[in-house]
Amino acid sequence: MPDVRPLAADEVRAAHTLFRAALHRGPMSADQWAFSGRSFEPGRTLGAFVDGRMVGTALAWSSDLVVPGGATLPMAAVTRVGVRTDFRRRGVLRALMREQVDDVAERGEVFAGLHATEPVIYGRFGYGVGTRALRVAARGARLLPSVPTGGAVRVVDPGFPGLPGIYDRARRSRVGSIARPPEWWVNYERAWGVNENLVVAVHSGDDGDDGFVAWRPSETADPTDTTTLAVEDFVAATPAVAYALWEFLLGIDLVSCVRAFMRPLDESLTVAVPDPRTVSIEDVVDDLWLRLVDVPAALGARVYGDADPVVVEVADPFRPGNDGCYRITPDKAERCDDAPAVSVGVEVLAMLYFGAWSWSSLAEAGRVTVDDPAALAHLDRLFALERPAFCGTYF
Ligand SMILES: CC(=O)SCCNC(=O)CCNC(=O)[C@H](O)C(C)(C)COP(=O)(O)OP(=O)(O)OC[C@H]1O[C@@H](n2cnc3c(N)ncnc32)[C@H](O)[C@@H]1OP(=O)(O)O
Repeated sequence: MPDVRPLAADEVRAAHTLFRAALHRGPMSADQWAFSGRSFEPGRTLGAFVDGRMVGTALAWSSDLVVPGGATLPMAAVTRVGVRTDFRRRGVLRALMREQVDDVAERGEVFAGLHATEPVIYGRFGYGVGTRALRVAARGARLLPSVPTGGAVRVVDPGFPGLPGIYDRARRSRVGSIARPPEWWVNYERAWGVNENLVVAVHSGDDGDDGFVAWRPSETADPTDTTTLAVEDFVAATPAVAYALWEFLLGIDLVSCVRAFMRPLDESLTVAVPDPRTVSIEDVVDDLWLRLVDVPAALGARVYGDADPVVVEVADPFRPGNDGCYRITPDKAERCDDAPAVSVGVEVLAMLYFGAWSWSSLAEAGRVTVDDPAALAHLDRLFALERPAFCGTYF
């Protein structure tokens, strides 16, 4: 078993190089590191050591998560997980996950969340797909004149200091969104500081700045070739702001395709254009992988729809303190000793928590064990959301 411990400040560069190598990337240059060295929250980068040598790493940032009903609960944003190629499949990741989830719980964080490189890895540690997103590509699209837009759009430096404030104001209305810690914003500072080709445009309306997009144009050898814009960050306080930003993107010259890799499920760009074939929904992708670290607190913090109460049994082999039965009613959710109507693993509960799937559909797929089939319709109503949850922050 490797030894796992938090890294000191002078060890995080080696950890970052290890992580990048796990993704087949070379080390950062000194210029890049001058920025990225500030993207580590003190005490939250773990290293796994075998015979004194670092062989794996994982970090977390202190964040929070908006749950149904609008409460905001602490969440650990987990990222930069990597194990040396020559130490794989020997339990290094498992040891890192063990240490990390225990630390998250000790800090009183109710959730952990991540974006997964490979979907098969994290279910065993209690993570499930909590929110989903659309991957959208627009080619030659223009908005219909009837689409509500308005306001003004201006291009700013990626280091524009107003971006975090715009994000914080915009995200409050969206269940599933997370706080972006200062360490996350270092990505923008680095893009600006080392002249990466990241372009940022800010929208302002009657109440000031209320949205922005950030994209990277594909480089073309011939300057007369058209370009693809890869939109990697898209923040809008309202649907009208989002459409105004789309209008701006679709009007940029010498562009053959605008591709946004994470948009909310309820954004309907396809019906906002005269020719729906100019907009492709290329994929429905997993967005936030969610881990209910403290199941009683997570279930107790969200609101529920109107339906009969149901008793749900939860199994959490990686964190058995969460095991047990929970009675879920329109008013509250709490532990109980009653017989369950359904049973789920905690990773499946994560898929249901934000209504990314319905209980009925996961039961049909064999992911929910059902003792009382009548309970499924009640659970579908209890967990349903008016608007799909969406994280929209890649980390
Ligand atoms: C949140 C993020 O940062 S996502 C980025 C994740 N990092 C990467 O993808 C970088 C490249 N990959 C790696 O560095 C490593 O392969 C890791 C981190 C994915 C896995 O590390 P390992 O130390 O090999 O994992 P470990 O040996 O602890 O395996 C734990 C379990 O996961 C399984 N597992 C691990 N990786 C994979 C995989 N890629 N595919 C399928 N199963 C896997 C193991 O078989 C094992 O299964 P078990 O529970 O049945 O025993």
